[in-house]
Amino acid sequence: MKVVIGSDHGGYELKKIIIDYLKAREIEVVNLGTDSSESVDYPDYAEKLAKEYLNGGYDFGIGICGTGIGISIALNKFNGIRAALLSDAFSAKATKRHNNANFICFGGRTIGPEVAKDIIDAYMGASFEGDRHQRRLDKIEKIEEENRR
Ligand SMILES: O=C(CO)[C@H](O)[C@H](O)COP(=O)(O)O
Repeated sequence: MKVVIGSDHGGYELKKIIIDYLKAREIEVVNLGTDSSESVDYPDYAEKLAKEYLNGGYDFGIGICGTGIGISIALNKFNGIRAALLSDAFSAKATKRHNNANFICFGGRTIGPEVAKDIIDAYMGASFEGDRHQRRLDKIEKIEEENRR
């Protein structure tokens, strides 16, 4: 399994913990920064993450900022990215089963590391259910295609 991860300064501390957690589970992790608590702009990291993920070879991505809101908004601007901002395990399972989310996002200032680990486990343990959910994802793709600028 291979995961791409990135954050702004607000997500940096949580990101370090998540990277260690994933590596301990023998998951390959590619970290696109930021690598300090110095102030940076989350859209820059969302852009790096989305482009790297869309190049292929990753199972999913993780984006983190202070609240997780900005980085998820920015990730969702990219066609083909379905980023879910998560704060509970139920939603983590549901977003894999129903939305086939390919990015999960966290707020480094809003959730603790143990909750984030539970969320990652729940997401990774779930599978996309297809069927009516695929029909809905196809409609999202149609919206993307019809609104390309
Ligand atoms: O959560 C975020 C975006 O949704 C950012 O991490 C947050 O806005 C950064 O704030 P500051 O520059 O004051 O540290």
